[in-house]
Amino acid sequence: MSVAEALKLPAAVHQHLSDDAAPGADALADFIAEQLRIALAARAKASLLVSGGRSPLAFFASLSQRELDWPRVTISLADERCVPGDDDASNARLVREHLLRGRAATARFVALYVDGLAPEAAAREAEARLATIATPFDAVVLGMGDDGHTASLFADADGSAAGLDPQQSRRVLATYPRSAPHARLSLSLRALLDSRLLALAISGERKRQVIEAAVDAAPARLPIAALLQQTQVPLHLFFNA
Ligand SMILES: O=C1O[C@H](COP(=O)(O)O)[C@@H](O)[C@H](O)[C@H]1O
Repeated sequence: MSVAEALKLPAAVHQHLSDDAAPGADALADFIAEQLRIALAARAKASLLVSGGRSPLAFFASLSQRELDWPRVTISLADERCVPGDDDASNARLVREHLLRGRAATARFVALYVDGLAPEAAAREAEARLATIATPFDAVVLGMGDDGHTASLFADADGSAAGLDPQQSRRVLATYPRSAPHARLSLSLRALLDSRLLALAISGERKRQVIEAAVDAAPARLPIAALLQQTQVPLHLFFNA
């Protein structure tokens, strides 16, 4: 099998390349499972934050079958839509249906959004919920939209500038994208970087172009740039051509 060509990214970004979605998802699941095992060997508990969207589904399915001491693992979200937990757009629903099953069914899950709360109140509640998870988080797995957003930090969203501010003291903010549905809850950049490692899982030519363009772009224009340009946390890119 040929292997996808490396992306033009800073040398500090660890690239894991695949020509196919299935092996790419398994490679990411192998990697995250190993990080969680290392964390559990060192500490009583381990934590994993994940995102929504369509991209993580195969990864969730693969990770859910891994042998791990799942009751000692806490899973939460890097972002959420302000919708009821049974809504099709809910990231909590996505995680419950695709990750918290099989062997991973016994993991602890901390949802961010409480049904019925307005976004600002929901962000404060999510922050309190997140405070029940020790930091640094052991692993944070993010995606990226075609517009360069990550978590729910969108270039065109009110709330994103505050979320991208490296000095931001709030760990969860409400964001209001104009180009995508639903008010959102998003971890701030500073909260995302309060982690032992970041994994970014993307696929396809369009996303390759966007992430390469972000290398020297302003995060206000392409929020993913904030992850590429930071040097605080190891960043692992999982890319399927
Ligand atoms: O809206 C979102 O989309 C991105 C990417 O989604 P995908 O469907 O292209 O995989 C995701 O990373 C983000 O967390 C989510 O809120």
